[in-house]
Amino acid sequence: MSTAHDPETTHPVLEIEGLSHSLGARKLFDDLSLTLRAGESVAVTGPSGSGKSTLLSCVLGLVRPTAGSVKVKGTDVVGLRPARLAAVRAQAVGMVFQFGELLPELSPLDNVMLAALLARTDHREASKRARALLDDLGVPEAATSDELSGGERQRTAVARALINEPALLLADEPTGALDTETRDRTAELLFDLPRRYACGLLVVTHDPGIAARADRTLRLEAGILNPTPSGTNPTPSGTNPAPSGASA
Ligand SMILES: Nc1ncnc2c1ncn2[C@@H]1O[C@H](COP(=O)(O)OP(=O)(O)OP(=O)(O)O)[C@@H](O)[C@H]1O
Repeated sequence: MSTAHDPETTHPVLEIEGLSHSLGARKLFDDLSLTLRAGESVAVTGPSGSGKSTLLSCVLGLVRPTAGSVKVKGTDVVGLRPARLAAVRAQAVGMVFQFGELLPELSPLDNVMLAALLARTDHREASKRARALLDDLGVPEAATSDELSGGERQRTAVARALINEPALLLADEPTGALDTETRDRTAELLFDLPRRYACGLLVVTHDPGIAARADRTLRLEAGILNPTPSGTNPTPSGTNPAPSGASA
């Protein structure tokens, strides 16, 4: 039976091939590969400083790797000119950060609409989509996003990331600033998104409980991305030996 992320039936939204990156003499990435398909979620764990956030920056085209390609919906973002890169990001990528990173003086609706307006969606359509998403994700109306709880703010950030209907959703420690109960509710929402919105989800997290909710978990350590065996929660000190250049 085919599933939402059956390789036979879904297309890759992210293809990382032969990614290497050095910081001075230190090899941060050593020939990494990763494919993520629409409808699929992947969590990346790993020790502090192993390069998880830098990996997301490579996907966003903010860091240019030493070698390799990073295709977002088929377009290699490595070395793309700034205007084209901005267009690919606006059309194909949504991003959720640890602290939501909303504009506190704007309402949740305006925060979400803004992302659509920046992607040149007309005002009426942006407003309609923002209201529908905020409704769908259970965010109450508020005059400013400052008035929202931590979980509501993070759900607003998720709505903002989804408003341009991205093929690829990136999340960097999306639950790191939340209390346990809100963390669990946010994680539930997050890992349901690939199915609900047919996007691929790549989550960077230190939290084994969050990572375990993903379809696949990978561990980035010493420049190498290793699969975490299914059914095993990643542990902060766990090791999964694999050859350099392992594909994930
Ligand atoms: N702009 C930069 N210039 C030089 N080195 C950097 C820069 N940004 C990050 N680094 C270094 O790159 C390495 C990887 O950093 P990164 O933030 O990607 O790790 P991480 O795995 O996300 O860490 P954490 O889990 O602590 O957030 C670190 O050693 C960091 O000091």
